[in-house]
Amino acid sequence: METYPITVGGVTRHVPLIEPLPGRRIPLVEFLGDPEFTRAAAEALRPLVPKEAEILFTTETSPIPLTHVLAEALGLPYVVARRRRRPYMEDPIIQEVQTLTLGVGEVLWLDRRFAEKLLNQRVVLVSDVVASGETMKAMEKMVLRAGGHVVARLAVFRQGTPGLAVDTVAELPVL
Ligand SMILES: Nc1ncnc2[nH]cnc12
Repeated sequence: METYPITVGGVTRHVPLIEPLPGRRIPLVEFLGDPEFTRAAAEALRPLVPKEAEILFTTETSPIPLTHVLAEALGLPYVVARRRRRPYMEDPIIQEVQTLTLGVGEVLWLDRRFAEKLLNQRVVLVSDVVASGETMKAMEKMVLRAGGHVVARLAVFRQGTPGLAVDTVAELPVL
């Protein structure tokens, strides 16, 4: 398997190069199962979190440990939008994502009891990779629908030119 070196906060990983769409190869970022890499990324993002932030908002799956470590360091709560409907969800916020970066159309789901935590809160969006920015846009719509205010959009890696302003700490190539 071909790999590519990615570095954040002085920690390097040689990750698989995947080809989600023909002719477009990208390094696959993965925080799951890698506390050292996750901590380095969270520490790099931490200075970008505005002082007034009250809660973090992320999506399944790889950004979850990242957001958890960041939230713990900041002493803030966080909520996670799911990528599948769960049978126990009541009155969820359901948001379509236009992204095709990973070759799949997607829908984000947020159970109402978690959406309520965003009401009237200053919310920071957290992601692992921002490429088209469509996932971030969908996350922002969910926060607005939940009655929250987005005060920052953060991702560890930027890949290409996202369609909205996102603060990042490292670059990923499209090969
Ligand atoms: N390169 C990447 N690695 C992991 N998740 C992604 N989502 C979008 N681009 C990605």
